[in-house]
Amino acid sequence: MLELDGVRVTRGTFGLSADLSVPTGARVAIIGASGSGKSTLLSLVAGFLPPDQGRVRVDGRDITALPPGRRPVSMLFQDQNLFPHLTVAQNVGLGLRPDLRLSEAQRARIAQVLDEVGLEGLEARKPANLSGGQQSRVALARVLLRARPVLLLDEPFAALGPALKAEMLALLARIAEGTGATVLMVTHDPEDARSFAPQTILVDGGVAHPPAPTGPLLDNPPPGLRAYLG
Ligand SMILES: Nc1ncnc2c1ncn2[C@@H]1O[C@H](COP(=O)(O)OP(=O)(O)OP(=O)(O)O)[C@@H](O)[C@H]1O
Repeated sequence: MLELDGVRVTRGTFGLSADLSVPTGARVAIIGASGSGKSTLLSLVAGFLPPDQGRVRVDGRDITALPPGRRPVSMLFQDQNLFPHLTVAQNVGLGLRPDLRLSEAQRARIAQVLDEVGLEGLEARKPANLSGGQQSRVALARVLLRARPVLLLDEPFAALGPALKAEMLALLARIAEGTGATVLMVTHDPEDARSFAPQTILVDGGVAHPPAPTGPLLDNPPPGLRAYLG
């Protein structure tokens, strides 16, 4: 269970509060207007932003004071955080050891994970020589390898076309199922939320609301969300 217990954070004149919990293994979309605080919510969980008050817990463990690198959390951004000077295998290997001093067993595991995401034979390529979809697969391979309990995604596939995006969401769902990870995904596309996430957190009016069933929320949105969805 991921818990945000009486959390409150301010950024300049903006304030966000969150009092909610997400069951282990759930897939949850985060939806809300631009500037409503979706990325802020992820930053609170990832540890990039300390709350002014409240606690963040994962499976009962208080992680509020832990720095990002020591949290049981992986985060995937839209730019996929790939390093251009490193190969595909090295970019994935960073998920295991930031200094890339990898054992034979770790190298074998990387090859296996690259296979699982459909990147076999591309281990030595640099990101610039990959398609957008292949770059997304590299980022997902790293996440798969790290197998952290909580996975945060900030509009991860926004730059991809609809077919490719659907494929990546299916791959992500498969990875999440395999690792048992709890997934929180910010998206601007209600269809992504419908297809990927049974539950959705609405961020509106300075509040991150508890997860609610995605279909009914989008079918009958409250006024703020209705205006945003158009
Ligand atoms: N470093 C900062 N300093 C001050 N205010 C900030 C900072 N970063 C973000 N904000 C403000 O916090 C609010 C929430 O921003 P946030 O990025 O979480 O929104 P968002 O819902 O993710 O938006 P978008 O959909 O446009 O990415 C915004 O009003 C923004 O102006």
